[in-house]
Amino acid sequence: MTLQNPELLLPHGFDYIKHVMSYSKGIALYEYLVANLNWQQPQIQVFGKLHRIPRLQSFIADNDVNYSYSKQTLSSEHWPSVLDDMRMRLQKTYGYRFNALLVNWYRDGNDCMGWHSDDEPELGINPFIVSISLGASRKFVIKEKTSKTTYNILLENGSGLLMHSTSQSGYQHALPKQTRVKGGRINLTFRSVGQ
Ligand SMILES: O=C(O)CCC(=O)C(=O)O
Ligand SMILES: [Fe+2]
Repeated sequence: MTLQNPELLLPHGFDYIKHVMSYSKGIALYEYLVANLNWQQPQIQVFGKLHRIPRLQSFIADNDVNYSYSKQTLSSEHWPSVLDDMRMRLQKTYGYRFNALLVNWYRDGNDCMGWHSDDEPELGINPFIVSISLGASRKFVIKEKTSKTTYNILLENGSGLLMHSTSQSGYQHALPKQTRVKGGRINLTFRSVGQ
């Protein structure tokens, strides 16, 4: 299936930007982050059993941020300069302050993220989240909570997805398994916690 013109298919609160950086910068940044971040694989409890999440994560934040992501607390890392520079550029562009960054590394198409909304109370009402994709293209699925209508979009290397207004209160999203995808992908979500 080819997914075309994702900009046209998204519900209110989701905006896709095909190029926030060049293709070659996206790939170079992917490689740099794979080699240089402190990757963790936290355990979560599902029906009373502990499981390692199906991807790796790194959580980067200002010193005063304390954000429990899905009830598991990741250790908090300092901002590498390349990501701090990106945060400054995004803050200028969108007029919004970000003090935390959750990084997910999907090593191949077997790694995934289940249905959720980023609606933790620390994020406030109608949070503004900027999501940057690096590496392999992956399908991202959005589901309206009441009608269950779903929207598929392809998140490509070097792209941005803005999530704002009712994108969390009215919808869930997921990154499904795509076992045929052999390449890795990193997703950066710039967030504002407790401000
Ligand atoms: O990998 C993605 O594109 C989604 C990540 C996500 O939903 C999250 O970090 O909350
Ligand atoms: Fe999310």
